[in-house]
Amino acid sequence: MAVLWRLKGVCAVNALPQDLFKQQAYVGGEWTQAQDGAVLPVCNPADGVLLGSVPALGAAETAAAVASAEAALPAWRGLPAKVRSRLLKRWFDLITARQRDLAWLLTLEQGKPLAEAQSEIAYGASYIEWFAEEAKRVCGDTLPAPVTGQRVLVFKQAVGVCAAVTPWNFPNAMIARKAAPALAAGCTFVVRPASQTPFSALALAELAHQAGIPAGVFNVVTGDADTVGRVLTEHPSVRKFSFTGSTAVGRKLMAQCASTVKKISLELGGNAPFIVFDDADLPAAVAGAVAAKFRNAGQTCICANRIYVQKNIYPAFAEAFTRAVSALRVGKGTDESSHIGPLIDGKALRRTQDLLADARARGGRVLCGGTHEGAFFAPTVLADAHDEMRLAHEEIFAPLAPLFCFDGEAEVLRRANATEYGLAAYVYSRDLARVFRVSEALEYGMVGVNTGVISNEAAPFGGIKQSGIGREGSRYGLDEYLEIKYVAVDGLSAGADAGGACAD
Ligand SMILES: NC(=O)C1=CN([C@@H]2O[C@H](COP(=O)(O)OP(=O)(O)OC[C@H]3O[C@@H](n4cnc5c(N)ncnc54)[C@H](OP(=O)(O)O)[C@@H]3O)[C@@H](O)[C@H]2O)C=CC1
Ligand SMILES: O=C(O)[C@H](O)CS(=O)(=O)O
Repeated sequence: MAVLWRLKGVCAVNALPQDLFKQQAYVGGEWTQAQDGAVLPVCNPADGVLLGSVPALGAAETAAAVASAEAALPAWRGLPAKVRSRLLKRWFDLITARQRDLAWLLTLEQGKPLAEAQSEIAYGASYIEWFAEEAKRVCGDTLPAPVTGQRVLVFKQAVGVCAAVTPWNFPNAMIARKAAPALAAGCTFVVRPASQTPFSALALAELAHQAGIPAGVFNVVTGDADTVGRVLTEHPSVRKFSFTGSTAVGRKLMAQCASTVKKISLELGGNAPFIVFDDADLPAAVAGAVAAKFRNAGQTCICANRIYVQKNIYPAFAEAFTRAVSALRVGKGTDESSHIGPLIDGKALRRTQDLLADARARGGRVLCGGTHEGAFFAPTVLADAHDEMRLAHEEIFAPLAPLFCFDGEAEVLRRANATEYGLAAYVYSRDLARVFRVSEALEYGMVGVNTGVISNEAAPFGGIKQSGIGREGSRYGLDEYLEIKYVAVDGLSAGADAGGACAD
């Protein structure tokens, strides 16, 4: 049976250059199996076909990966920043050169349309390029000492061994967004990718290897989430832990990190309000809502989760938005004409169906979609949504767009902020004073004004409240992987005792 599995897997990915399709973990610069030979299957979410498998590493093997990162740390952080920068730039160049192959692999394991997968590869690579440049700009400080003859020096140094657990929805970019600043700062890195999408991470490891990034600096471990996760969150040598995923799991991992007081970054769930005022450019708002809602089939934490439309433009918006959504084509990601791929698994499909059923039972009206074929959920617009529905409070993570109606600014702000999440929000208005009032009043880490696309490497990506801690990308993203060291120097006054210096 296992042989058959592998045969089918090879058939499904035989279009790939085999140097990028890796079915082993990457630890200490070596490709490795689990000691007991255990493997985890990986399937294509579009049709359930087995693509291949990856090792199910255990706790001891995960600890060995941490040990590899620890052994590589002194030499890596001791390199001149310019050398680390060059190695990251070479990694960026190799990823960019293999963008199509990496996108094909990503689409096979995650399902998103090839065009989106290619964008994700470029998006992930943009973080590596950005932090290749930032590596050379880690600067300290000299501060005025309060006492004569003293100096206050501030050094910024690499945190040390870093670990990460990443999600299935951006299997390339979420790793690049963490590994790039870590390596730029002089840290070494161990990542556990989602069990459903490990191949993109392993392909990144292959290209890191080809770029000449030394053994032990970048490691990819695969295996049971809890087993591997416990080592990465509780191992005393890991000084920094970064996670992207659900708030529920983020809380658990944050608690596990407490035992060794790790520095943590968490990028968690969202419940983004998308607010359209009656003075907005309506066609632009419709296009922005489509972009913010249906990217990755709605499976991103910054997707528009609640679309609030001011009362007097609600019918016109609903009509135009439904027309645009109805034009979205659903299909396999490998079909270049597809706009919407499959949901990641059956659990996600059932959850989406439950959210829609609840909304319809509470008076919601389906304007288009509402059906599914296998894992493919049709892009759906639901009118007459209201705050008592489950989908007003839960992260939908599917191509389901509920339209809420509102009267005035104060009301919509109160409703938009009535959530434990605080990741992204969007507002469409051409009234400059209103744009500033609303942006400043929204309790979110990121606000898109007259745009539905806010992700880029130059921006500090992250949330507040229960959407996370810390920022990724931008110059702020590097600080997550640096420690500040204060050095007090005394005895510098002219003629001060030189501390035992020999007389002339
Ligand atoms: N903020 C974001 O970007 C994301 C938010 N989500 C939200 O989370 C919901 C559930 O999606 P899901 O993929 O299940 O998200 P999870 O948070 O469950 O998974 C994210 C990552 O965490 C891992 N993980 C899960 N449990 C543990 C654990 N106990 N210890 C260590 N690692 C663990 C997963 O591994 P494994 O794959 O093996 O389960 C995966 O790699 C989505 O519907 C969405 O609402 C999901 C993904 C991204
Ligand atoms: O745009 C992004 O970076 C994605 O939204 C990332 S995630 O937060 O959804 O994983």
